[in-house]
Amino acid sequence: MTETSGGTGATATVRDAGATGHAAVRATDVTRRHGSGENEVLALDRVSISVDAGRFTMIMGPSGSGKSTLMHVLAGLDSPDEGRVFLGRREITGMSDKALTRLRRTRTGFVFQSFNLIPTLSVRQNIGLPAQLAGEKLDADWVRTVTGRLGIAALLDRKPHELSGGQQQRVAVARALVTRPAVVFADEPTGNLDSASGAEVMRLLAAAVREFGQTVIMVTHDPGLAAYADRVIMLADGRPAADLAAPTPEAVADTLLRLNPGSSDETLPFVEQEALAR
Ligand SMILES: Nc1ncnc2c1ncn2[C@@H]1O[C@H](COP(=O)(O)OP(=O)(O)OP(=O)(O)O)[C@@H](O)[C@H]1O
Repeated sequence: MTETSGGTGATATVRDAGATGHAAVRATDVTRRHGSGENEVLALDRVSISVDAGRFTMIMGPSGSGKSTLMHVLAGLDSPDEGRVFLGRREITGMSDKALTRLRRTRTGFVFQSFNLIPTLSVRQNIGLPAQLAGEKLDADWVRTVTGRLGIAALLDRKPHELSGGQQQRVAVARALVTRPAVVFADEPTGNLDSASGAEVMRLLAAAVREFGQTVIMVTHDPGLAAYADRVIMLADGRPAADLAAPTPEAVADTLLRLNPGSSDETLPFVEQEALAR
């Protein structure tokens, strides 16, 4: 991993995202269709949303409501058919692939359900990879702060297969944070973890928001995780259907049931006791 010391320092917040109140990501009138002809699906139907910097925002909704499509469009991994997307003040719609790839590597971080670590690289190398690919140097003090806070400082020379699932996901969170991205996108980050490891990863993502001023946008099915969020945007049929501030698991579960009345308790994810107790 390439690092420099004496940069902006370990106490610095993330780039452009330390202050709350301004939009970290914005979408206006975004439409996205998948497939064609009679198989065409309107995954996003003129969606306009704005996500504040320095907040933990979750995207929820029934299966097929457009959550993944929205996250991919906001993160610049997919392009809308119509509408505009802004990352901070920069419009990403219409950007060249090259410019978009560079922007993604430096301005966004990703945490996936399946960790997505490179098996042949050490933890240290995995954490440094996005910066290395972007030709950027990491701030050594900041890397020490992040790896210490995530409890992986002693694991830096291990390979991913020498770690538990929870440890691997903490490495993925570190990889997402060390470039000080404007936004971290997390797609079902606890989906492959047992509930204790999942709760630990959620606490660390929430700490990244509260302690580092990070902006996190997360897709999840699990209403029990809502208590970690400042806001839940609920989608139904490709449109925002509810917007909950300071959400509780009960309010989210009620809203999901209202939007998806056919679902039974069996199809609703397990509500974690710990999140309920918070
Ligand atoms: N590549 C694709 N080709 C065709 N249809 C697609 C494609 N990707 C998604 N869709 C459809 O678009 C709609 C929205 O899908 P999306 O994956 O965004 O929903 P989701 O809310 O994330 O679903 P889930 O909770 O089941 O993961 C669904 O009807 C889905 O079947």
